[in-house]
Amino acid sequence: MNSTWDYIIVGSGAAGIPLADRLSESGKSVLLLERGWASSRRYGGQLRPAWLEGSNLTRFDIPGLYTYIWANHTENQGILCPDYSVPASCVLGGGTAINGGLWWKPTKDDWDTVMPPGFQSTDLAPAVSRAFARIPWTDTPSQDGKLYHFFINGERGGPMATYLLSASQKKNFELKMNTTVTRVLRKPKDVTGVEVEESGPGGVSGIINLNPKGKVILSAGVFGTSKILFRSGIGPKDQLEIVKSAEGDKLVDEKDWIDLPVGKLLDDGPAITIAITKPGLETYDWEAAYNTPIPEDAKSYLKSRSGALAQIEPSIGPIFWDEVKGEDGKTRVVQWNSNTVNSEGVGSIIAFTNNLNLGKTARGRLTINSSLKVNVSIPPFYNDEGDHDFKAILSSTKDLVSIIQNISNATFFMPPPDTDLETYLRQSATPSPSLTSNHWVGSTQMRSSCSDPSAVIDTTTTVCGTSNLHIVDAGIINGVPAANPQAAIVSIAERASEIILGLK
Ligand SMILES: Cc1cc2nc3c(=O)[nH]c(=O)nc-3n(C[C@H](O)[C@H](O)[C@H](O)COP(=O)(O)OP(=O)(O)OC[C@H]3O[C@@H](n4cnc5c(N)ncnc54)[C@H](O)[C@@H]3O)c2cc1C
Repeated sequence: MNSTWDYIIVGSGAAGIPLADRLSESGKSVLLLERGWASSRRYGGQLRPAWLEGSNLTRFDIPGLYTYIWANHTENQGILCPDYSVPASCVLGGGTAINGGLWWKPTKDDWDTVMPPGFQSTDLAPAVSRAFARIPWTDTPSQDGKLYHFFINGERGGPMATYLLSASQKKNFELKMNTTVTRVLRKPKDVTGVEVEESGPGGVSGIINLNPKGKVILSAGVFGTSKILFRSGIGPKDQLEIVKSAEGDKLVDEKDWIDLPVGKLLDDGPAITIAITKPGLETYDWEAAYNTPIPEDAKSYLKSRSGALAQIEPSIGPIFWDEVKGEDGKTRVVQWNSNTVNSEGVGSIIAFTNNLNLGKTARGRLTINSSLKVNVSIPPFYNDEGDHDFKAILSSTKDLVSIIQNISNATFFMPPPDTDLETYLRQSATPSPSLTSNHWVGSTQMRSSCSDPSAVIDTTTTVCGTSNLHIVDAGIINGVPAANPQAAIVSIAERASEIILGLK
């Protein structure tokens, strides 16, 4: 690529797309780089089952095909990032191309308990309003008016269907897919551009430069941004030494390393499931729906975006929250999601899965290995002093069990009848990355000042020790919000765009 840019944004996910659109409104030139290929048909996406041939849809566009991402099929491997040890999407749209679409307005406490001044609820309020004006919410997406959720008009919405459409109409904006940023180029505190590698057809390799006073903004997600930072000589010394052993002189000279606690306060909400069986339960076969949907469902979807496939997950049931006050004085928010699913050898079950969210105290760590794979080396689950996180889950689960016991003909399947609840939960709470709810945050924490040893960025979103390198993605949210985080991430991108545009 020959051009130079005012803003280079790395990663087209929940944060990168809204940010690109907002920054391009300034008239300055904006390049959005994405390592993956097109997901939605709107941007040239191709991946879809045979029954969608002849339509203007890919698998990503149809809410009801979402759950297929959990199935162990080869095409999912081309969607999920191969160099992370936990699931994340590496196609256009990032997590927003494949996620469950749950879209909740962040609570006041989401900001006020974890974020510094400048990113508190009053500071964020206009940004949240703008996010919800661009991506409104509905509980009737199906065009037949029946109650399903979450996308308006029965097709996957979110940043790709809104912010990216308007960005794409601007002459000063360019999107380059199949282009992986390996590192930022810096001397040593001023970033001059990025080094890129072609990762698919139409991608580019080489160096892309910034204009004078330009900025690089990393929006590559918790794992992607951390990896780029490590490869740019920014992070804990032990991680940079691993990269040095893998990449030798490609890494900046040790005297220019910037020692920051990248990945050291990783957070996510752990998930544990209890489940019941009940005569007469029926499960929607979402896996079969991918290749061989129920003919009436496929017909009504293709004809009028109606019916089960208009809903993000045909089997999803009530979602509810519980607040538990701990002996340490902290309130922990437990989110419960229910689903009717098919359990092999048992048949249909109703699964109730908890996510321990806002207020939890356990934290973990992400690290890189010599193959440059990013791992969750310390899962941020149930490792807190005083065991308060576990006690909150135990208390909330006991309450739910006492309610479920009133359901006639219901039999507990998890925990099994011969295991008491506390023993079951204790066994399930053994820290492991597999407890993830895929709501990773907190790898690149924001603090009021870079003099704080936990700071990776300050409240201008600038990486400490640099003049023009920024981070705007889930990693800068200091702790898991009360609910699924994508609306908080879009809102934080809205807020960051105001701040970045105000910088010289
Ligand atoms: C299966 C699943 C279901 C989920 N369901 C929900 C839900 O229902 N509701 C909700 O609120 N949240 C949900 N989430 C979480 C949500 O999607 C994420 O929190 C959110 O997408 C994170 O936003 P982000 O901008 O930080 O990163 P991402 O959305 O992950 O975007 C990062 C982007 O950067 C790109 N990238 C990475 N490295 C590079 C590089 N080196 N060069 C160029 N590009 C790069 C990636 O390909 C990706 O497109 C779900 C997540 C998963 C995995």
